[in-house]
Amino acid sequence: MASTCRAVIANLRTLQNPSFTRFPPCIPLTSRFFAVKQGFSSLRLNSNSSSFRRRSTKASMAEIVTPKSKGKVKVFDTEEDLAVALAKYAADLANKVTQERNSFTVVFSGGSLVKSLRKLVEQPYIDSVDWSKWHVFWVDERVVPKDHPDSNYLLAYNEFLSKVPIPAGNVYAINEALSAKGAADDYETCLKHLVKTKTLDQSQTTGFPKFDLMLMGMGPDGHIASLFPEHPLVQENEKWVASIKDSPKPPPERISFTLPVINSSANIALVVAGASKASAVYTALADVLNSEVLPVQLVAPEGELTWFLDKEAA
Ligand SMILES: O=C1O[C@H](COP(=O)(O)O)[C@@H](O)[C@H](O)[C@H]1O
Repeated sequence: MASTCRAVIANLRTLQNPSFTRFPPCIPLTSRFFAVKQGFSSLRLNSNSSSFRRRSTKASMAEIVTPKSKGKVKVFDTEEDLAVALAKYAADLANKVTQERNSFTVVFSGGSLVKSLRKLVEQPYIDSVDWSKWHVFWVDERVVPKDHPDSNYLLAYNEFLSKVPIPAGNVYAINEALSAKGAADDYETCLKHLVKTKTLDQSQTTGFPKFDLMLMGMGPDGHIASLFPEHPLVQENEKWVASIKDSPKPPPERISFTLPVINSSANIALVVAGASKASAVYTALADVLNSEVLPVQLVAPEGELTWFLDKEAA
C-alpha cells in the first residue's frame, strides 16, 4: 500500500505557508564514571556513593567519560549553554554527513527537545547548513490533527521547520487521518520505501533503518519516544513503527519508532534539562539496577550516543 506520509505533510505546509511547494505522495513509497577536564572544570559521578561533584564552578560545560555503551555525557551550566552546544553539534554533523552522502536524515522527538533546538535556526548555523539536503522524521507522534496543540509536528513546525528552507517533500509526518495502527503501518511503509530508494540508510547489522541523527528528549519517568516504562511496546523487536492506544502520558493514541530502530541509529543525541529528570538520568548513567528497567536505559545505538544535560538534570 502506498504511504501517504509525504503528501499529508506537503498539503499541510502548503496550507500554512503557500511558499512551500506541493509534493506528490510518498509512492510505495559500570557504574563508575570519571570526568575529564574540558578546559575549565571537571566532574565526578560515582554511582556507588550517589555523589556527583563539581570541582570547579567556572565552567559552562564539562564532559563525563563513561563506558562506550553510555556514550559521551556533556553537562552544561544552563539550558541556554546546552542549546548553543546542541546547535553546533547538529550543524557540524549535518554538514559532515551531507558532504559525504549528499543528504542528511534526522529524527525529532516532541516535547522540550524542540525548544532546545532553537539556536540551530539562528545565526551562524541557519546560514551554514544546506537545509535542502535534510530529511526530517519523527521518533514518535501523537495521533491528533496536525493543528492540534498536542501534535509533535505542529511543535516542530512552529519552532523549527517554518524557519528553515527544508523542501516540503523531505518532511515525513504521519497520516493522522488513519487509526493509530494504520498510521504506524503507513509510516513504516514510508520508511521502507525510503530505504529502497536509498534516501534512508539501512543498518547492515540489524536490517533496520539507520538514521544519521536522532534528536531525542526523555520524560521524567525515563520514557523515550513513546516507549514508556513497563509498557509492552518497549519489547517490540520486529516492527519498525508501532502504535500505542494507552499511553500513560496523554494523548493516549500515538505511534513510535521501536527500540531496534532507535538503536540502529548512526548518532543519537539525548537532550535532557531540568531537575524533574535528574532521577531518571542518574538511573540511566549510573546503571542503577531496579526491578524495572527504564526505556532510556535501553538506548545503545550502533553509532554514537551523546547526552546533552543541563546542571539541573545532571
Ligand atoms: O510525550 C512525549 O514526551 C517526551 C518527553 O517530553 P519532554 O517535554 O518531557 O521533553 C518526548 O521526547 C516525546 O517525543 C513526546 O511525545
